[in-house]
Amino acid sequence: MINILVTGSNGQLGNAIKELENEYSSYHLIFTDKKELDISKFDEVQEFVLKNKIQVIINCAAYTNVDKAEDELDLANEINYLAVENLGFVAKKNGIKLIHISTDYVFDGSSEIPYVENDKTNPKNNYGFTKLKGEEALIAINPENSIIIRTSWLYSLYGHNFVKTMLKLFKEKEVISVVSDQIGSPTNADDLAKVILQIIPAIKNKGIEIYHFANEGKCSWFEFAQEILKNSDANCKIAPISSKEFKSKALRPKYSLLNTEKIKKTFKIEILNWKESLKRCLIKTEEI
Ligand SMILES: NC(=O)C1=CN([C@@H]2O[C@H](COP(=O)(O)OP(=O)(O)OC[C@H]3O[C@@H](n4cnc5c(N)ncnc54)[C@H](OP(=O)(O)O)[C@@H]3O)[C@@H](O)[C@H]2O)C=CC1
Ligand SMILES: Cc1cn([C@H]2C[C@H](O)[C@@H](COP(=O)(O)OP(=O)(O)O[C@H]3O[C@@H](C)C(=O)[C@@H](O)[C@H]3O)O2)c(=O)[nH]c1=O
Repeated sequence: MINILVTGSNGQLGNAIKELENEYSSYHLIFTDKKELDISKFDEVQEFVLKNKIQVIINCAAYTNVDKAEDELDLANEINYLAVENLGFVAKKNGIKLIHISTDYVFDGSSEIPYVENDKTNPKNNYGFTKLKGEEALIAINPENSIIIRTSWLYSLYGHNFVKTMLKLFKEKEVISVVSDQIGSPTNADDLAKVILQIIPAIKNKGIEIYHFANEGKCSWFEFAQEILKNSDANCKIAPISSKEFKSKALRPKYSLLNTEKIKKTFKIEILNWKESLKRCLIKTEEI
């Protein structure tokens, strides 16, 4: 049995991992959210991992409200940076394999080709800035057998995400406007959860490594919204607009496609196209 701690488990990714629990009989998954284990409390995390003989930590805990982070930098920093640093120290001290999740928003979007892992980072908003600080802290601590997986545009049936927002707006409005000049790749949290659980035994590196994971293909948020609409029975109209026309607190990268070759080659995995994976998620909505 491998004892695996999943932090922030009431969020999208944590719930997607919960759904797969029964497929991994050799894993003893222990799910905690802030109430059970606040990752910003070093002593509590240290005590928890010793008591439960934790061998792997999957850190799904994060501050993910991109616009709010513009006004709540301290809080975002505490969760996305200082608490992640804590986890890094705990992992290093106890020889624990740490799997940490980061974001495409660490990039500024000025590239025209998919970002590789060692491309220059330059976040455009506080959320991306705090996530980058978390990455940098882990790289400095350098716990063995640990990885950072950057992903993008995560969605699921749980928590807050673009797919759920669109399905809600389709019901409430006749016309909605969605930005068409930001390009990326939507990622189904189920696919990321599957890959994380699948690769755990194969993670063997001297220090920490960064990997990119997103569903295959690319689109704008507008095209993403169109595809969600196509797979629903709503009649809403979607109008393309520019980022300048959409008023929001935080700036977002214009281009944040992630090159996923490294994770595919290292762990010999295949990744579904985003349209196919979106269909699978939306079919689940109908089953509920
Ligand atoms: N959502 C997205 O589009 C993307 C997400 N990511 C990254 O993927 C990871 C998973 O994201 P996602 O599942 O969407 O995140 P969610 O926001 O859905 O879930 C995060 C969870 O962490 C909990 N949490 C917050 N603070 C703490 C704390 N101090 N201790 C323990 N738990 C805490 C939250 O609780 P509460 O809600 O009560 O605060 C929430 O349940 C994150 O690292 C995120 O940055 C990367 C790219 C895209
Ligand atoms: C709701 C809405 C959003 N938009 C735009 C705003 C923004 O540019 C884009 C996406 O908006 P959202 O606020 O849903 O997504 P956002 O919070 O920016 O999503 C990000 O979350 C963090 C956690 C990540 O790590 C990123 O990878 C990314 O998924 O769509 C519209 O154009 N029309 C709309 O009606």
